[in-house]
Amino acid sequence: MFTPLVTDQPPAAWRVLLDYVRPHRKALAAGAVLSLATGAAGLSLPLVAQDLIADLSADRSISGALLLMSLLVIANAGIGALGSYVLQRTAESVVLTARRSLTATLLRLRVSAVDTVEPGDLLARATSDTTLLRAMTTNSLIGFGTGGLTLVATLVMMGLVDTVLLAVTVGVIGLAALVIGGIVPAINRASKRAQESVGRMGAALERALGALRTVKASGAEERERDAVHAAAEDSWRQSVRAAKWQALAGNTAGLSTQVAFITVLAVGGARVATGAIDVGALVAFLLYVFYLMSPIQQLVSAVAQYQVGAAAISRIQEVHAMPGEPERAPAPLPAPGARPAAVAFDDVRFRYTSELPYIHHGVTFSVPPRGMTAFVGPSGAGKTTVFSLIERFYDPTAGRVLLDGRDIADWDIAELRAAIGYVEQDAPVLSGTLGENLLFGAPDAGPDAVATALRTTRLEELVARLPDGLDTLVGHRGTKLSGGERQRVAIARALLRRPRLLLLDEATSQLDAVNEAALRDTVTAVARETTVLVVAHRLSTVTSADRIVVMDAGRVLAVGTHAELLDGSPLYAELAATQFLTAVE
Ligand SMILES: Nc1ncnc2c1ncn2[C@@H]1O[C@H](COP(=O)(O)OP(=O)(O)OP(=O)(O)O)[C@@H](O)[C@H]1O
Repeated sequence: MFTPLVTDQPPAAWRVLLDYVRPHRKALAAGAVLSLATGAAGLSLPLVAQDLIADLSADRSISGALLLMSLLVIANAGIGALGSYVLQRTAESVVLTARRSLTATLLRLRVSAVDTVEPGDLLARATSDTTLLRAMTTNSLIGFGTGGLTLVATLVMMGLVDTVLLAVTVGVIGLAALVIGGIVPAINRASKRAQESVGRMGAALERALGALRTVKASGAEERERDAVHAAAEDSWRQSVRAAKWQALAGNTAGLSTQVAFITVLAVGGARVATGAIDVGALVAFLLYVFYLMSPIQQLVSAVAQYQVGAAAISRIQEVHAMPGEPERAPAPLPAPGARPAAVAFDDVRFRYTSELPYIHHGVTFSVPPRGMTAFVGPSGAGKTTVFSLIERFYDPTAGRVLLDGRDIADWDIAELRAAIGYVEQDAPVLSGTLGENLLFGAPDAGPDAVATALRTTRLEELVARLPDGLDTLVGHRGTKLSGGERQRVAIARALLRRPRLLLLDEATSQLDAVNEAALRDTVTAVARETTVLVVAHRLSTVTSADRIVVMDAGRVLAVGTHAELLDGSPLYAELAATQFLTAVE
């Protein structure tokens, strides 16, 4: 099983890459061996050429040498193709490994961590950045291995032919290596910026498409388009900059082999004239100089791709380093008829981050099992935050949240969430079919359970009306359903989990009378079986509540029934008079 490296010090990119490569090391080794075999077949060609020239000078037949050369060329091509396929396949597997590990991390991230980033940027890291690992694997890992080995082998062969010419060649190439070493960091910087811009582009697109109706209604298409274009152009600019440095590095390498060729020709010519070496040796050496070109180009491309990949890896590692929840297998859902849960807040103080002001200033309340408890109070009082703390999306800064009398910090997080059904306020329906939405939290629920949930939430009529019934696609965030239908689908989904505690964050949108009555009846029916907590925005939801918790500015002001609070809580009386319980103060 692959485990990402996460330490205080970000690990070097090559260590992370090796970690990704480890599961595919056999395939990679096979690809490397095939590449080396191609290199070896190529390397033997100049030696055969040297023989061929000797045969020619001695007036011997060259057909044997020609046949051998042809066979070597064909073998070279065949092995080369196979090697290239194996390597590409391995590189794709490395990308897959990186994507699997990154997406697993993404879905385990703490909600508080995701609050600090743009989802579009995270998306770009999982799609675009991981793609860059493909070229990094083939070009850099294999390039360093086979390019390096071929280079050393070629230099050894050159040394066998003539050590003086070898020294001349190494001198020229060494100079080029120094120049390229100076260029490399610029490739890394430009690549990182290019990928950051791709992330910004993803974020800008996600923002616009996620709120397309608002964008259109506000006439903001052009401004949103410009924001996306600006990020795309920035990515283009940085990629062009990286390409410029890569081209410079590649050409410096190419130039160095040409300069080496000319220098070897001059020095070698002189050595032939003095009789130190013969013409055949000079021709063989010059062929080797040409052979150097390929491993050198391979190495330079390896270095360049390593920088591009390292930039992507650093962005991927940033995600792995974000705070995540422990890896847990989903816990079994409560058994049918499981007892309802009790909930309590004990002097809870909470702020979303250490820079932000406190949202809860010592919230204390206690809810017994079964029945409906409504939370009311002005907008921003901290009602939704109560639910977020119960679900452990965030942890209290001080104080305790108790479920069944036990601090939820001591609960297994999967068990805790299995006990709770949660209906969020704004986007409680996911894209997909109606049926998929219903079974989202309880994939094993049978048709009878689905029918019961549909009956309780008064959705039978809707399902009967839809041409495709439960197979109807509901659109992104359920846009093809009405606000009230979305809420009831989300409640049905939560009920299918047989929750011991149902958290319902009522939609702020106005519902028509039929939907409102349906929702109220649903909640009342469910509260007979289980503990229901509702963040209520409508008076009609709370009048029948067993208890109402009145909150204001992060404090509990009063607890009681509708009748009790009308007399006992001036804030409640004022809110109730408006019919809407979340009026801004
Ligand atoms: N993820 C977050 N990060 C930082 N601050 C947040 C976050 N979520 C909410 N807040 C802040 O916390 C405060 C309380 O928010 P909360 O959603 O709990 O209020 P509420 O009482 O449910 O309001 P409403 O009735 O309008 O839904 C608000 O001032 C809000 O700005």
